[in-house]
Amino acid sequence: MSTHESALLRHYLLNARFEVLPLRGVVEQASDLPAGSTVTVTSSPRKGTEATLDTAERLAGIGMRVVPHLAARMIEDRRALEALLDRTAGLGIDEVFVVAGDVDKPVGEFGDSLALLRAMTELGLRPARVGITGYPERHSFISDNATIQAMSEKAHHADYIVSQICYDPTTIATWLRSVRARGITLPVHIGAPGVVDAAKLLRISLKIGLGDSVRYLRSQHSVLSRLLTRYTPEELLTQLTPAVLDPANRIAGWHFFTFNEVNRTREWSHQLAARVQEVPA
Ligand SMILES: NC(=O)C1=CN([C@@H]2O[C@H](COP(=O)(O)OP(=O)(O)OC[C@H]3O[C@@H](n4cnc5c(N)ncnc54)[C@H](O)[C@@H]3O)[C@@H](O)[C@H]2O)C=CC1
Ligand SMILES: Nc1nc(=O)c2c([nH]1)NC[C@@H]1CN(c3ccc(C(=O)N[C@@H](CCC(=O)O)C(=O)O)cc3)CN21
Repeated sequence: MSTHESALLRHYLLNARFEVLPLRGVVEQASDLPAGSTVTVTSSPRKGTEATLDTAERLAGIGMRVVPHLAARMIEDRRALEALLDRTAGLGIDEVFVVAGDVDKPVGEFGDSLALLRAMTELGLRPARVGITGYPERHSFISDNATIQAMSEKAHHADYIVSQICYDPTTIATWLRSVRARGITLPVHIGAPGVVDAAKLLRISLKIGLGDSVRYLRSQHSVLSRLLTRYTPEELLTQLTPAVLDPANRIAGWHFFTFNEVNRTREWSHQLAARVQEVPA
């Protein structure tokens, strides 16, 4: 590995995005992150968009660069969207991540991410930076055709992609190549779980309908599963190194789904960065 490559890997580890849920204790968890770290806040179908923005406000208050998730299907109409974007801008937040939203039926006029993206632009309230989803594996109930079609339409309105959790590095690397082959040039933040309680991660993975790679995770850890209490993404990251370093893939960095285990994830990623430094060129 060249000096430049190891410097890039360290940069990605030290500048990763940390995704959190709008739950109690999250601000304390995030308080040890370096000032200016990017923290993204999910949209909870149970708590609503206001909970996301309340958490975003508190995280901005401790110096984080905050990215709220806006879930299209949970937002009633343009007026509600306008109010949300006004509040975001008022907090000094200039970036949002747009998702469809895990609700069976849209509450109002926005059925998917594309509809919300278009409305933001039409209202003249589009934040400076906007992120969208990407699916290395098939979504549990949305077809590959639909997510691929959606990506090419949404790409015109977006600045970057964050990939959904996938435990198989080969699947992620293949997906990156196919995204580029389709002519999509947006930078990709590769989504990976943080250092998270393994049982919790498995439960969540099944709940959000992840694909075949969950089996990969299970088989890989089957022997050790009774001993292991924490998942760490180290093996996944290591195996992804060639794909991450391939300029054709236009990787922007890591996005860690922390499920609010921010401290452990930060400690681990900073330690890993220090170890990358030790590898001679
Ligand atoms: N990949 C990720 O990191 C994240 C994924 N999600 C969830 O993934 C799902 C898809 O979100 P996006 O990728 O933003 O999709 P999208 O809004 O870009 O839609 C992709 C395609 O799926 C259809 N679709 C969207 N939601 C649907 C639903 N609930 N039922 C049936 N068809 C639906 C759309 O009409 C479109 O054809 C949502 O449930 C979203 O909340 C949420 C947060 C993060
Ligand atoms: N379909 C989907 N929806 C998402 O919200 C989502 C993804 N995929 N993939 C990437 C991450 C993972 N996210 C998740 C996953 C699970 C919970 C969850 O289980 N939430 C619980 C509360 C958690 C708790 O109490 O600890 C809930 O009931 O809402 C939340 C966000 C957000 N993102």
